[in-house]
Amino acid sequence: MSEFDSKRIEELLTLYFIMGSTNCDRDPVYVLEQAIEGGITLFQYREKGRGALEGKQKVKLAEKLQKICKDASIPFIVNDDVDLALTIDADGVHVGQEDECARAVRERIGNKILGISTHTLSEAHHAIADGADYLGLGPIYPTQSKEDTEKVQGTELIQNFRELNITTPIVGIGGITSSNANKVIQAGGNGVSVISAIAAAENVKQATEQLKKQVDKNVV
Ligand SMILES: Cc1ncsc1CCOP(=O)(O)O
Ligand SMILES: C=C1C=NC(C)=NC1=N
Ligand SMILES: [Mg+2]
Repeated sequence: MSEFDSKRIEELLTLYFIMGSTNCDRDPVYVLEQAIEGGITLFQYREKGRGALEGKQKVKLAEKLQKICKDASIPFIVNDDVDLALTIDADGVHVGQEDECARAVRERIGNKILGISTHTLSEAHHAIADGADYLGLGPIYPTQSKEDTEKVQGTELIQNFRELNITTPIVGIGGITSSNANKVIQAGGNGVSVISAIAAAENVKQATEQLKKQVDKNVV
């Protein structure tokens, strides 16, 4: 488990912003600063897809974004790239089913935060056994931000997990906006993670504030 207890992880998942250089047509530094002002509670650097940065450029941007998060006391999570997370001493990693095996990742990262994407009950049980601090469930709604998504699942899977007494912190992801965010919380999610609803917003700070309002009003 991580240095954070599950109560704290639940709080951190409230409004979980995910971004890489390919997700915004503006300077990612500016977008992250505005998102933090708007009230995000957790950040994930996800450098993926066509045109994604690699090597030194990827490390440089990661360190820039990490510093902004550090100055704002927002934990900094790295997607997929465990080596990068360890190199820059990130606060945690998020891995999917096709990434490095979660049990091995937990070994490597010690008590950093470990998030795992899961799509079925058996994946969830394995993730929990492997030491996941939270589960990423999705895509909840249709999304353009990830090519190879699994089937769109709605909020049913979150509901099912809760009905089966899975108490691990859960964050929903995929096509989430301020108009559907509260359904994710009502279904039993501890928070929502978003890319385009924030990164592609006209007014990043305002969009973030609106999302936060939708999530906070339902936190039970
Ligand atoms: C990374 C990821 N995993 C499932 S959907 C998705 C993309 C979410 O992006 P958006 O919030 O723009 O739909
Ligand atoms: C695929 C993902 C699912 N969930 C989260 C929180 N992050 C991801 N990168
Ligand atoms: Mg992955």
